[in-house]
Amino acid sequence: MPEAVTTMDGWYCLHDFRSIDWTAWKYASNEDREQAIHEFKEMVGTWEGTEKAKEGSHALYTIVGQKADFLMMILRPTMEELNAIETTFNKSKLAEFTKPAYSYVSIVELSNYMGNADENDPEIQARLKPTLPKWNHICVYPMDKRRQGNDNWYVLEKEDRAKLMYQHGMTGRQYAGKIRQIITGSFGFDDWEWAVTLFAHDPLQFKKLVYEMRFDEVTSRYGEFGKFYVGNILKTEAIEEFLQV
Ligand code: VOV
Repeated sequence: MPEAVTTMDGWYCLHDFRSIDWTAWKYASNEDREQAIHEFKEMVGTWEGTEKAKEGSHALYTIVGQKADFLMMILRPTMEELNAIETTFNKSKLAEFTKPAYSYVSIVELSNYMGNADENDPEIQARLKPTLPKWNHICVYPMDKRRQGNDNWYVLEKEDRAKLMYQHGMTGRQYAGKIRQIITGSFGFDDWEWAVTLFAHDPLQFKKLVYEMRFDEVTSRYGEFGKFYVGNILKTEAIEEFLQV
C-alpha cells in the first residue's frame, strides 16, 4: 500500500471572500458609512498588532471580477481564533452591507517528501507561521489531486510522488522573487484538498506560472482545480478610498 507523506502543519487559515451591496451602501447615511469604515479599520488595526507580535498574519485584497469584492485572508494558531475573527466581522457595521461570496478553511502545510526536514528548524517554522507578503497581487484557488482510473495520485508509491513533486518544485523555483506561494492543506476542513495562494508584484507572473505548471506531470495528470480568484492589495490607508461612494 502506498505510504502517506508526513506533513508539517502551521497556522490555521481562513480565506473569507465578501461582496459589497453597493446599492445599500450608497443609500446608507454618512454616519453609518463612517461608523462602518471606522470599525473595519479598527479591526484591521488589531490584526496588524497580532502580525507585529508574530501571533498571526493577514492579507487584505480587492478582488477583480464578479466573484467577490474583497478578500480577508487570515492566519492564526487556532481554528477558534479564525472563527472569532469572522464572527467579529459578521457583527460589524460593514457586514450589514456585504454578502458572503466564498470561504475556505485550511492550514499552512509543508509536505516532507524527502523525509529529512526538521520541524523545529527556524526556517521551517517561519514557513509554517509566515508573515504574508504585502505584494501587489494575490491569486487564490483550491485544488485536488485526481483519483480517477489510471490517474490516481493516491495509489502512486511515495517515491514516485516524490519525483513528481521534485519536478514541480523545480518549475516553481524559476519564479523565485516573482511569486511567493503558500500551500494550505484542507483534508477534512473544506471541499478541496489544498488551497493555493500566490503573491506577485506583477499579475502576469500568475498566468505564466500556472500555465507552465500545467505541463508538469503532477498537474497535467493529477491536478484538478476549483475557481480562481485574483486581486489587488488593499492597504489600510486605501480602505476609505475603496469604499468612497
Ligand atoms: C513559486 C512557485 C512554487 C514553488 C517554488 C513550489 C514548490 C513546492 C514544493 C517544493 C513542494 C513540496 C514540499 C512542500 O513545500 O510541501 C510543493 C508542494 C505543493 N505545491 Fe507547490 N510550488 C509552487 C507553486 C505551486 C502552485 C502554483 C501550485 C498549484 C498547482 C498548479 O499546477 O497550479 C502548487 C501546488 C502544490 C501543492 C498542492 C503541494 C502539496 C502537494 C502534496 O502532495 O503534498 N504549488 N510545492
